[in-house]
Amino acid sequence: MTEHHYRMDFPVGWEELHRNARALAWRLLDKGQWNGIIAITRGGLVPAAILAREMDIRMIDTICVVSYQKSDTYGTAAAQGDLTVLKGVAGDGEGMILIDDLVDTGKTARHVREMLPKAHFATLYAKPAGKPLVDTFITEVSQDTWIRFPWDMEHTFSTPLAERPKMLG
Ligand SMILES: O=P(O)(O)OC[C@H]1O[C@H](OP(=O)(O)OP(=O)(O)O)[C@H](O)[C@@H]1O
Ligand SMILES: O=c1[nH]c(=O)c2nc[nH]c2[nH]1
Ligand SMILES: [Mg+2]
Repeated sequence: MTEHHYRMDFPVGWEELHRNARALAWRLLDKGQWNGIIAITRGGLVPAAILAREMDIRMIDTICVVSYQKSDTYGTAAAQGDLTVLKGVAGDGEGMILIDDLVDTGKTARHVREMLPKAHFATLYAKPAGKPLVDTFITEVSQDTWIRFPWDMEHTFSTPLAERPKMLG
């Protein structure tokens, strides 16, 4: 188990996510022809759907993995367990876009890159530790930032910034 310490919150809304995913689609279209998309579950599924629509790709597969345990009250991962692959993909990934929502420590990226060494690994967000493992990403955030994706959030009371360090520990 690896312990993580996150000091900052980076909430991302649906519109911002959509804009970033479309920016990624532009970048990938510029890089050539693709045979399909492989989404890393679960975070890669939404970006995969947006890429597929923008890039006119119908061939979509998944690598199904379990890694983080979200164990504290605020949904921030306190620990990352061993990575378990529930379902892989045949082949070496040639001509395929391997997509995830973000790369953090790089543990997931390292694992899936070993499984599909020829795939083009793309994410919307990257933290410095994982950045070298990504072929194309859109936005970098600092290592001590926790990104909050729209599918993990709902409209609720917003705690003033000055009080948040107590919450994040
Ligand atoms: O670079 P790493 O430190 O490995 O972290 C990145 C991974 O963590 C998150 O997935 P998570 O395990 O939370 O599962 P989920 O996609 O099912 O929400 C994210 O979607 C990446 O897949
Ligand atoms: O929702 C998430 N936000 C993050 O910053 C992160 N890092 C690893 N796994 C993550 N999941
Ligand atoms: Mg994930």
